[in-house]
Amino acid sequence: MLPPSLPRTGGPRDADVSIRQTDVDAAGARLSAVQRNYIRDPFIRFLVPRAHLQSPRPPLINIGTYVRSAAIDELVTQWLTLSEKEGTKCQIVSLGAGSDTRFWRIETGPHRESLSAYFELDFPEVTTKKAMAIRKSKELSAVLGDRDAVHLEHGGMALHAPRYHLLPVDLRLPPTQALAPLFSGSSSPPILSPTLPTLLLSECVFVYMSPTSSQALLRWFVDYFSSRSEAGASVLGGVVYEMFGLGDPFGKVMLQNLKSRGVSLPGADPYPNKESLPNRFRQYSFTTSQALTLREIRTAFIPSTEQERISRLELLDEIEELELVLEHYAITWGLKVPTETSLSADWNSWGLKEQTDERPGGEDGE
Ligand SMILES: C[S@@+](CC[C@H](N)C(=O)[O-])C[C@H]1O[C@@H](n2cnc3c(N)ncnc32)[C@H](O)[C@@H]1O
Repeated sequence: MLPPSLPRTGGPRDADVSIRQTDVDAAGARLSAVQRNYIRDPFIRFLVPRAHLQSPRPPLINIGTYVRSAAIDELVTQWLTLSEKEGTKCQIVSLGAGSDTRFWRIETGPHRESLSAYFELDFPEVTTKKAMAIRKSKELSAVLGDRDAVHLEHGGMALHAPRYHLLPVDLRLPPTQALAPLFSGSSSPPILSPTLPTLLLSECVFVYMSPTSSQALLRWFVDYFSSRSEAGASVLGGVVYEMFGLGDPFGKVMLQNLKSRGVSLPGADPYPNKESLPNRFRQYSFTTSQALTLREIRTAFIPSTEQERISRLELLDEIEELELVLEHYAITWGLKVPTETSLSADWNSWGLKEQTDERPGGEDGE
């Protein structure tokens, strides 16, 4: 039986097919960047049907995927490392996770022990498909741990493992109705601990929903953690990756192209320029909130050794076009440190740092 928070198919939400299809594009782009040696990800091929038949994407898309992955990997790795310094484990909640493989990369990487639990949320159609792919792949299943401890729920739409939870939900629904039962449900304690450092990831998701819906989501998470502060609520972080500044000619063409595919981007409206992006978190009194465009990240935040390696992978003629595209995508991060809490790690150091040395990095930071 469907939990009450899930939409029935056949209703008005069938217009969401195009939004769900964006996951196929995102996974295809990631696979392509792996095939062309931009990034390493041994797991993505198990989540893309007929992966061996997929053709690689153009260099411009591969470079964009690389820059975005390198930056978010870096933020996640720092989060895991800071939790270690704090002497605690942390949680990661990935909103609109689609076919993302980050959980598997963390679990097979050096910071595995820092992770208490990883949550992935998406439409039921997407989580069902992912749960089936996980069950079918011995490589993905092996990482989840003891097979007896892994179980499907809600007719195969949800999957639970000791440290991994795949949860079906329409994120536009009121969070008290949609999120509260997923995370707390009848289980005691709730599967989402209110007292561990928790990082929210939203990679190309909020942009597909109204600002009111994404604000309600963030507000719910802020309240979930701060209302328990006496019990030792901890640090809350957020990372949002998406398009912005779509009022210019480039943005108008992008909106028009997407419209022809049945996709609109209402979530971009409050963000006409880079300066407006940190408002995403500032409106909830996050201690820190910053944004960088992918263009800025590519030039100043990717180590030069990596920039050279990438430049040798494929011939790129359209450098101006690349820069135009990259300056319409940004990563925004925000940090909320509870007051009156003594912390041993320097959480305020969390963020992307300009590269002045030859530090290795860029690929799967986990
Ligand atoms: C562009 S894909 C990105 C997937 C993944 N975050 C990544 O970066 O590879 C957008 C994802 O957000 C999900 N999504 C968009 N709106 C949603 C909503 N209202 N509820 C649940 N999931 C949603 C889509 O189904 C899709 O999987």
